[in-house]
Amino acid sequence: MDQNQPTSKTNVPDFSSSNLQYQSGLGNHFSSEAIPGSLPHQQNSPLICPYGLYAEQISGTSFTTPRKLNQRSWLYRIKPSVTHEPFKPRVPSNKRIVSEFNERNSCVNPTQLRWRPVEFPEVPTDFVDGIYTMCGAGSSFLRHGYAIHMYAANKSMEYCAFCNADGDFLIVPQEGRLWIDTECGKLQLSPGEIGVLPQGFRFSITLPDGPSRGYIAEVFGSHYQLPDLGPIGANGLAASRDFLVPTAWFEKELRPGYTIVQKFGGELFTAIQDFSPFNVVAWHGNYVPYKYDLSKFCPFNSVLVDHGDPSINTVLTAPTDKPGVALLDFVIFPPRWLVAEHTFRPPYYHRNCMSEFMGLINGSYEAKTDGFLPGGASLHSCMTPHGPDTNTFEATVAKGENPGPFRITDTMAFMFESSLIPRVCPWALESPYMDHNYYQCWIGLKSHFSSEETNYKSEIQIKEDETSN
Ligand SMILES: O=C(O)Cc1cc(O)ccc1O
Ligand SMILES: [Fe+2]
Repeated sequence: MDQNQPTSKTNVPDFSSSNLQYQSGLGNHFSSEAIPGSLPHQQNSPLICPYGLYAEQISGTSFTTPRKLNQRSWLYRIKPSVTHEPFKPRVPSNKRIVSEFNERNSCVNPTQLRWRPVEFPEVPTDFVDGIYTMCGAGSSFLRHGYAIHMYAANKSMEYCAFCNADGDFLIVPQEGRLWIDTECGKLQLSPGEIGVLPQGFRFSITLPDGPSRGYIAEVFGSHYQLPDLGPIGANGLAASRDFLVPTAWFEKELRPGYTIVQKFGGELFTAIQDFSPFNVVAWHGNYVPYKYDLSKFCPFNSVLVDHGDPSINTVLTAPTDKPGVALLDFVIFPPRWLVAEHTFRPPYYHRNCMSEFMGLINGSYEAKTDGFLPGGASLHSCMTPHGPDTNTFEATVAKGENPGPFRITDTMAFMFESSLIPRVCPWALESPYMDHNYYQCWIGLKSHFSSEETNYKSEIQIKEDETSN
């Protein structure tokens, strides 16, 4: 079980996977040491570090970023990261990863798109090879944009760590746990939790359950943070203390032939070294990997009339420089009570200047009775109309004006929402999992218009009116 630890606690390394300790908080300055006394306390870069460790800084923002946004950590390691052979293009590469979206590698498509869940690979495939980009915008080189990936894998990474030089990964596992070794320590992610692996951190993923599948929102040139709460006040939605950060853990053994796979401009490079990159004995700072259990989210909702905008369910946001305009919002649709009176309670029909990529972790989604399945995905781009399917509309209206409080249970859908318009990768458009009949889910929406009677009445209401007259 996760145990929240005070941020300054010293931890004796615990190598068993089932008894991990975490520190709690988001945006804190953390510190952790796997051997008591291994963290320098008076300064960051002593001439000789305790235990003969090397000091190394990892910067997630420019040195001169304003203090409240500045992110960096100091790692005290057995050998510095630089101790490796030159990077070489990885063979085989993963040609389905994109980090710069243009007319040569991706398409524009305003159609409502939906994909069925993919099957797990038949050949051994680790997390790195299992990633495939669905869509995205902008460029990792220009430090502005995002990529939405999905992954399907069945094999643990062995003697191999991944390092994403392009952006931050927000990973949403849908099936199968991910045990992630990071330079700050171990993180265990289960479906229902999310993990953030910031740009530049090395990590290696073990799949304790075998086949694993999920979603990734990668942001270039921005970092995830908690949304402002505005009039909600000081509490609600995702709480800082529910974010969990690893505690220091290290491997000191020689590991000849250890491979670092570096994603740089969407291309993969490898470098060989003779030790594990997880050789950090102590560290401190505010640039860290972390995880969050979505069941801890404290949702707010409409308590009288109308359906609130989904921004009310924002877990994390990666901002642009424009106030209130997200590079990428991570929004969830968790179990909650619906109580609004004489209100169409499912999501309204709409067109949005923001683009919406959706996934489903478990259960079903309130706007779709079928076709949107756990592990599947949909994309409604800028100004593409969408909303509840015909069955949802008819079933909702049939319930009448005030169906009473209703609890949506056993579900977790989510949305990656961006102000940048995505281009879609060719393999996503040509995928055998593409639902070419998606549009059909709305085709059955009938006109209920009558110039005499302005209010639509369900069959049930019509019968009730007839009996009362
Ligand atoms: O399109 C969707 O299903 C996502 C969504 C949900 C909601 O409750 C309101 C608006 C919205 O875009
Ligand atoms: Fe929407």
